[in-house]
Amino acid sequence: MNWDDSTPAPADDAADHDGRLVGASADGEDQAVEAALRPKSLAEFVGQERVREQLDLVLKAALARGATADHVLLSGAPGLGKTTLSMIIAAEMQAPIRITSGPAIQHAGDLAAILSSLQEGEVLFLDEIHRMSRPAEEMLYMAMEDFRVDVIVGKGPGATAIPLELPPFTLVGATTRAGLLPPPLRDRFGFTAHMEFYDPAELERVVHRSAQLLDVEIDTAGAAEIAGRSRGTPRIANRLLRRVRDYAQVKVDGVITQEVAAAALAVYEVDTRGLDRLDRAVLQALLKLFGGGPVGLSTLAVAVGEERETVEEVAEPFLVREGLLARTPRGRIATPAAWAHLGLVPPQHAPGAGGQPGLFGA
Ligand SMILES: Nc1ncnc2c1ncn2[C@@H]1O[C@H](COP(=O)(O)OP(=O)(O)OP(=O)(O)O)[C@@H](O)[C@H]1O
Repeated sequence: MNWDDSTPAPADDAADHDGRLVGASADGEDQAVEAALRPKSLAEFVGQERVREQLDLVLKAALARGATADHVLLSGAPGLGKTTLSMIIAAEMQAPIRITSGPAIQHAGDLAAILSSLQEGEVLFLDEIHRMSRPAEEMLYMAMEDFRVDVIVGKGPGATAIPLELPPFTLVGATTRAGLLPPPLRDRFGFTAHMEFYDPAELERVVHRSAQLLDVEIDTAGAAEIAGRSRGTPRIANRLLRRVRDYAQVKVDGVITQEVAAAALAVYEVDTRGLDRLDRAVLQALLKLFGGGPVGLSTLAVAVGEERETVEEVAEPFLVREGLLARTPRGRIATPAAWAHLGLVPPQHAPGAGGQPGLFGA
């Protein structure tokens, strides 16, 4: 494996600020341990059944033909296994892999340098492909389709295009926002896979597998407790496992049971649904100060002492996904599930309680 040296690969998803135990982007510690925890084959990769089955066919067929696999586009939220899957594709094809990212490719020349140094059959993993510069993107169209690029030499009227043949390669593009890809780029992928959030049973398997690799003893209920708080995301499950392991080592005999996992995650303020302090502060303000809304975003942000963007981009996406908060034209409203989750009784006028909506629009 080979990281392109200019690869900053910053997380582009504002919804995932580093430093949050339940943030989905990789932090420094994640990067250090993730290599050891990555499944190495499709058979080892947990969940995403359909994607695995389809990819298995694509790769086996290419191997049988002795051909390079079709280009693959992986879309889905951070931490769901796109990088892992790209490495598995290379491993299954017995091909080397080169890893870079859209933001690292600012000029077409950067891309030409990478493409021209690929070996035949190599997998090129391009993370955050939607953040590539336009000239690089246009060069990629031709490279993907014809395994050829035109390198422009010189400037102005004297500029000449020198065609450069490329060895056949497999591009694996990853994006958190498939909708942002221009159709000509999307159309050049032979196989597109959308990765879904994992269900708790799948995350439980991820936790068990990682615990084994980290040499941590955990029982079924302990793994289920961590899985349930991991927001559908293997990266978060692995991170919570590491924090629970610390607690188990310091406070008990090192063995993770349900009680140990629950006590550890209470210390880290990650609740039974995976909400952290910020998420709960937003919900609490919405329920206790504004009777469940509707309340305007700015008002809600002031009430929790956070920036508008923090509430909107960091806390809300997961609350909306969990069905605890809804964004309406009149403002934010809490759902009945939000009242139930915080153990509060909705007043008669609260949204979902059957009465009139509240008065906190704006
Ligand atoms: N299906 C899976 N089975 C087991 N572990 C997984 C699976 N998917 C992801 N993981 C683990 O989760 C961690 C994050 O995965 P990965 O880096 O592949 O996510 P990603 O989608 O590429 O994230 P990003 O978008 O931030 O680059 C890895 O350590 C990997 O071990």
